[in-house]
Amino acid sequence: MKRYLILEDGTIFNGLAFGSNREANGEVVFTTSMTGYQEVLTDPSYCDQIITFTYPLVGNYGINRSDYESIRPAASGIIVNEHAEFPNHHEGIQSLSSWLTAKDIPGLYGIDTRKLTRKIRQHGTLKGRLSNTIENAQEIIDEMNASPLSTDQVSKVSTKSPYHLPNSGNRVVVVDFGVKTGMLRELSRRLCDVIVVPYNTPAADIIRLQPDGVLLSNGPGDPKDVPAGITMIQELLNYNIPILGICLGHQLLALACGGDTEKLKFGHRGSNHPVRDLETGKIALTSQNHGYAVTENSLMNTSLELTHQAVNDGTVEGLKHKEKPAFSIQYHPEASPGPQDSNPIFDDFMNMIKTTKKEGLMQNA
Ligand SMILES: NC(=O)CC[C@H](N)C(=O)O
Repeated sequence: MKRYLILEDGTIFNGLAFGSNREANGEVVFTTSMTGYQEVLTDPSYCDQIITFTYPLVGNYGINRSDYESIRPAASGIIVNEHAEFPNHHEGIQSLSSWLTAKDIPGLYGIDTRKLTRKIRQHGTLKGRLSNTIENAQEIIDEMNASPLSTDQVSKVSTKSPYHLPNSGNRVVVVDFGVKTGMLRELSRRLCDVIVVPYNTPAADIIRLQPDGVLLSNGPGDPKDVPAGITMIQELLNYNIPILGICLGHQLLALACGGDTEKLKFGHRGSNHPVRDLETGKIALTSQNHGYAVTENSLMNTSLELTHQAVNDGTVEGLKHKEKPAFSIQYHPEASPGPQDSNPIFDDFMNMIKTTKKEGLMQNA
């Protein structure tokens, strides 16, 4: 069956359909990750986005039981050059195509993904529609141009009620802005007693859980669409509770401290983004997925210090609070998918909790 990608600027890509027959709208983005398509597709941060894979063949090892980052994939659609209809891997339980059908996610294949990626790089990300017909293309284009990108994705992907992953170690409250399972796995591996709470939980309710630390998770959309998270963080900062912000959590920490964020032209999405640790000079290869970033100049009048920077374009990639036990990174230390170089960030968080506890810095709630 034929399928088309219609872009807001009037460009139409002709390809073929796989996965769901549904039509879908979304922000068309690209990832350069060569593997890890199951983790990418199930990462809630891709909510309302149509993901183009620049790697030419996707789906070789199928879909398995262990690579889920969330149960319900939030991505709008997927675009590949070629997908493997007959995958082969001992853990694989179905093909990418049959999984997409089951999850009701439409796919487009057989287009020149290099051409599409070049367009996104030149223009910036574009609104697009995966459509099964081009009969009404002009109508679709006009409609896309008239409507803004969707907002408020966090409320769609965040848990509706708190849940507990009991363990014997530090109690960490995870604020779920669209959390990837990988982060919960890394905390559990370090024996943390994890309580996951909805994105709009008031700070007082978090304090009542007596956390040793708070993790602000990744999540979709524009950080400025989550004012409830910003106020919550401002209140949490009064308590000297160790805070680690990751990706959206990092952007929200910056906003809470008076910094600003901006939309990047086409974002950073992939598994090989080099980041420099400004203290040690060391460079780590990191997994990334962000379309927004903290504006470096905006840090001047805040109590935040720049700690990490993207090697490719100088984007802010890490921050540290000058007075409070709080730090944050724009990239993904849990990887999934990607290199494990920055996994020790979770150990840094554990050490910050240990020091804060030892020095008795934490205020009683
Ligand atoms: N992975 C994330 O948390 C992404 C953060 C934010 N939605 C962005 O695109 O920049």
